[in-house]
Amino acid sequence: MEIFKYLEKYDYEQVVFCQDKTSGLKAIIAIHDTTLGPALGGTRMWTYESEEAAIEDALRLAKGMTYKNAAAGLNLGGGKTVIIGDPRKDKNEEMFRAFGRYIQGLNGRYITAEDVGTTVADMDLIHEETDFVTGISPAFGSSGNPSPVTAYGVYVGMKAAAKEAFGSDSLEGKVIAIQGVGNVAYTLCKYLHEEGAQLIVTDINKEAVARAVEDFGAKAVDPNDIYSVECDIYAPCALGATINDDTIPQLKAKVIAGSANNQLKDTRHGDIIHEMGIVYAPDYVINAGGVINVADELYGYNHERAMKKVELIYNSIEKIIEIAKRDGIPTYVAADRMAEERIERMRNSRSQFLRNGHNTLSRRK
Ligand SMILES: NC(=O)C1=CN([C@@H]2O[C@H](COP(=O)(O)OP(=O)(O)OC[C@H]3O[C@@H](n4cnc5c(N)ncnc54)[C@H](O)[C@@H]3O)[C@@H](O)[C@H]2O)C=CC1
Ligand SMILES: CC(C)CC(=O)C(=O)O
Repeated sequence: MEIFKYLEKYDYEQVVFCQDKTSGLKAIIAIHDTTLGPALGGTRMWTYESEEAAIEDALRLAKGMTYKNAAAGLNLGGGKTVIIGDPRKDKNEEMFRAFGRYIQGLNGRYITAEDVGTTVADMDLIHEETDFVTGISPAFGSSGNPSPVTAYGVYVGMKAAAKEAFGSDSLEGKVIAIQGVGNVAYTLCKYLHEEGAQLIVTDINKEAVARAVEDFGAKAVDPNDIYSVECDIYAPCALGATINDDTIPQLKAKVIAGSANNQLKDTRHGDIIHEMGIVYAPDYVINAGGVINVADELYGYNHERAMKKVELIYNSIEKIIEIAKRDGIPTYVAADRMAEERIERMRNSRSQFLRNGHNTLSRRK
């Protein structure tokens, strides 16, 4: 990858490589755009095939956060971190504290939270070194684990998409194929099961599958079979790029609605599913519940207030589907336009000089 060419093409602001030999920390903090405010996005810990794959993931995820935060109406920009390593084997206290010091060094340009492979306990370690971290233990007045709230947002967003595809937002009796039953999808399964949906699940982690089968009567399938199962809704809740040339021809679902980030391998895959008449709930709109929840900490966390905002994901999905139908465009394009227009409006409205947050004349003493 020619990194500066890539940064220029998608207008990234900053990429920070963090290395700490003692703890084994190898992290990439990508800050995409801070027009709306400090970049907020989680930290993912994953075993990447190559350093290039890790950089690419950090960059793609950071850009996704710019769009997610803008579309959710948050005054936050987009950033994300990936830590290279196996979250089951390679974590240690020093690693997250070293990482916390790197975040502190950015002086508030980047605020972190959980993502795949990281936990509230990891965030608490980061918090030993910096205040620029959310999703820490509720004992600190924080919002805790964002995953259950993300799940609630996905649930309401899925209902809005189902209304378009099936004429009703009830999920009772609907067959829903869920890929990855980790932190978010476990709670999502709970909501869906309570509403009377039939669940088909898969995961590379056998224990996660067993739990969903036991707790929700889900049917389990092999990871490669999840795309082709007979179902009404496909919910990608593992990693990204699962909507691609190989999987699209296998899909039977009329709706795609799940928590995974960057579900479309490429934008053209969004065009293909649109032409097939599949209702696609854009990933960064439907999965914004977690970031809406942690962002509420910046105002002094209030769970009820956060949940009310998350509930509005239903309306956002409805609105995006309406715009897409009105303008004859795929839903991912409608969502991108909504996010880009807000960033542009705010960029233009900030043309006035402003010092220390107060629009007053300052005089030298
Ligand atoms: N946790 C949160 O609040 C948010 C999460 N997301 C996204 O939602 C997705 C899930 O997040 P979490 O539940 O937090 O992560 P998680 O790590 O708890 O769950 C992901 C699950 O997917 C499984 N998995 C990985 N590759 C798989 C494959 N090829 N086939 C089947 N299963 C596979 C893993 O074994 C794991 O159980 C991720 O893409 C994440 O970025 C997005 C917004 C917020
Ligand atoms: C997990 C969230 C709190 C933030 C994030 O990184 C995301 O929404 O993907």
